[in-house]
Amino acid sequence: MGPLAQPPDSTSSSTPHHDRSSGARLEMTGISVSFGGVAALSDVSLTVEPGQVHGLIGPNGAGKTTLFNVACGLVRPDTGRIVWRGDELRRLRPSQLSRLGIARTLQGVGLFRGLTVLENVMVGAHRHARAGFVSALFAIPTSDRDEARLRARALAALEELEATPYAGRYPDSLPYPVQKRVALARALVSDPDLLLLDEPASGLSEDEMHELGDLIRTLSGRMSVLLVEHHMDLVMRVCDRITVLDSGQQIAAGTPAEVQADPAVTEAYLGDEVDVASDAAALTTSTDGRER
Ligand SMILES: Nc1ncnc2c1ncn2[C@@H]1O[C@H](COP(=O)(O)OP(=O)(O)OP(=O)(O)O)[C@@H](O)[C@H]1O
Repeated sequence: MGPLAQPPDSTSSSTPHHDRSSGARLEMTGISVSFGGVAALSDVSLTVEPGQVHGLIGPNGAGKTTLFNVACGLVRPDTGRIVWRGDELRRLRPSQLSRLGIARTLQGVGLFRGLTVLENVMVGAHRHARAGFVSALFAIPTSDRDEARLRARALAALEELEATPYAGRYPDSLPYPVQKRVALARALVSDPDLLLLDEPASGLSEDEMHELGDLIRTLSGRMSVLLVEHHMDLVMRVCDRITVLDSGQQIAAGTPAEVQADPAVTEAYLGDEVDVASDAAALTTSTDGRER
């Protein structure tokens, strides 16, 4: 467990902290989304169970990002229910995520170019602080004590991601994999109960991907994770359960072994000629590479 595993300081919390024993379960049921009459998702359901890593896979255009964006509040579904910790979220908005105990990283790294690495991570901590730096950004009251706490949290997040040496640097001066680590630190600093990851392994080397897999497994000890990812080896290694989409429909769901054994999944990947031939190969060859 990393340095952020301690319970947050209640005196610095801007909202009541959720009781984790109640279960950080995200249920999305009967989700349909269409863009200009074209169905991106049709009646898709997915539940991320507390403390589990749930993978979301499928060929290009399957609807993964759309469903991820529904979970983030970036896309409002035409139909369906989203239930978080037993409460239905009728109008989920991205700005509510932090207060709900949900954090995300998007496909790009999305760091602020004009802020240092440390400042970027501090921005992610506003669920737990009223500090000066964040208050300047979000117009909330301030205190030096909170500022110090916020800085400490951000440094701990950077340490967990082994990015402390870059704290004073600006994002553009850093290699892409480091920027991705900083973006993940920014998501973790709010001490989320649910972490939404959209293609976190893109642009990473094999070694970096392996380390990311280890980190995701470690994180699942203290939060639920929804993982959208093209790298099949990583998905099969770290996920407890996987949902497979194709053309906006759910075609399979289950454990990695169940999904790999499902002919509909292989068929869906083989039908996609563009760049997932290797994914299809991984589906048929990599069956027991999971490490815990
Ligand atoms: N904003 C949008 N406007 C119109 N169509 C969209 C929009 N976003 C997605 N789509 C369409 O919805 C479908 C699902 O797209 P989505 O990006 O969710 O798939 P994906 O599984 O994430 O694909 P990829 O792996 O290529 O990123 C595709 O047909 C896509 O063209």
